[in-house]
Amino acid sequence: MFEKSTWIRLPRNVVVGHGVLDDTVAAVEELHLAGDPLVVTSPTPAEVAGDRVVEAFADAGLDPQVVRIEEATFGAVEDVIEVAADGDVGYLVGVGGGKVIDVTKMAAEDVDKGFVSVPTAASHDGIVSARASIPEGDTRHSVAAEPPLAVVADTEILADAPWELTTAGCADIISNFTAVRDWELAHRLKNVEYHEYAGALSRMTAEMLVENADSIRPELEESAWIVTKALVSSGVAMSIAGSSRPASGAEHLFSHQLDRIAPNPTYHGHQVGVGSIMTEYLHSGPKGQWRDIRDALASIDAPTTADELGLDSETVIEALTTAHEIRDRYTILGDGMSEEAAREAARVTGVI
Ligand SMILES: NC(=O)C1=CN([C@@H]2O[C@H](COP(=O)(O)OP(=O)(O)OC[C@H]3O[C@@H](n4cnc5c(N)ncnc54)[C@H](OP(=O)(O)O)[C@@H]3O)[C@@H](O)[C@H]2O)C=CC1
Ligand SMILES: O=C(CO)COP(=O)(O)O
Ligand SMILES: [Zn+2]
Repeated sequence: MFEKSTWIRLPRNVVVGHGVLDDTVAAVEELHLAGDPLVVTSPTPAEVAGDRVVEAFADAGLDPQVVRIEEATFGAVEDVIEVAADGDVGYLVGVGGGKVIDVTKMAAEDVDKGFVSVPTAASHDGIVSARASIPEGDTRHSVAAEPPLAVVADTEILADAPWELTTAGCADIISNFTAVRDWELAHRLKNVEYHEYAGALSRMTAEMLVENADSIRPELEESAWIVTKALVSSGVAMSIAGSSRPASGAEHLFSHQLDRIAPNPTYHGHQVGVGSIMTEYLHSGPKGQWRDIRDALASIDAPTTADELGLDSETVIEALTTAHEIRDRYTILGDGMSEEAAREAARVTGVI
């Protein structure tokens, strides 16, 4: 008997464009949720968007509660849960960067209430996904969380955010090329379940971003539009797959390892981008497409070397040789690279 089943949890309303922050209340009302909103935000996002969202809910006759967080920690998640558990709170609205979005979706999952994502930075595809990533000590927990019922992405605000946040979002998308390669490899070698549609969508998203790279420029609102659409599409691919596989392979393991061992880890997207150059080299060899990945990253101002990430060579080698230990996810790193091979990959690709 055929007993397979699958759940694909997608946002119902995705509102992207100039000034759409003012449509937040309408986008939420259309979901027919009961109760009052709990708006979670952090200092800068509150100034650029959070306070306006709170005001708009109050003007609509609701009684919004507000929690401001400083960091993405389990303590911050607990603080949000405490308020979110209140019977009057019907749903949670995260207004901020990845930090706020992750904390809000984790709290929403815990109290079993709806989550609305209002990103103020197009910095990675977590703004649409059902996963959260919370650092703890020298490790990082990537956990299942509540996917957004609605996403409201105001390109006017996103284009005004620091340019590095946008280039980090672009690099996170470009890394889909190697993530899908790793997924296909794991399917062939380890019989890991592969979803053709999610894989194709993820790859196409990266292709479209690269094709539009000329229009991705600082202070150009169209850039925020292109990147946000790609982040939504990548998030949808993850929802279809029911895992982050379409958007997270060995290049992500490398970045997660840097978050643990680097003295000053930098933006997630920038780290995975550099990782992607090297893992593409491992997949396709010295004459392969790693130059295309490097050039695509360079064309949107994203880092392509250890130096530009603020890393020394030895940290890169340590991250490459130990990244396979991060989680049980088969990738081109297999059961680990030798130090010599890691040095060669990083050297040939110009990362070190
Ligand atoms: N769920 C997932 O799949 C993933 C989650 N992550 C997580 O996401 C977080 C990183 O996300 P990221 O967005 O880079 O970081 P943050 O949310 O920390 O935002 C980066 C900085 O930008 C500020 N900021 C946000 N929006 C604006 C704006 N519009 N204008 C000016 N400044 C702004 C923030 O201010 P302030 O300090 O006031 O908030 C913060 O100082 C980490 O916690 C990481 O673990 C990373 C990758 C994937
Ligand atoms: O960053 C992600 C996808 O771009 C999520 O990946 P992880 O599952 O590795 O945290
Ligand atoms: Zn990522």
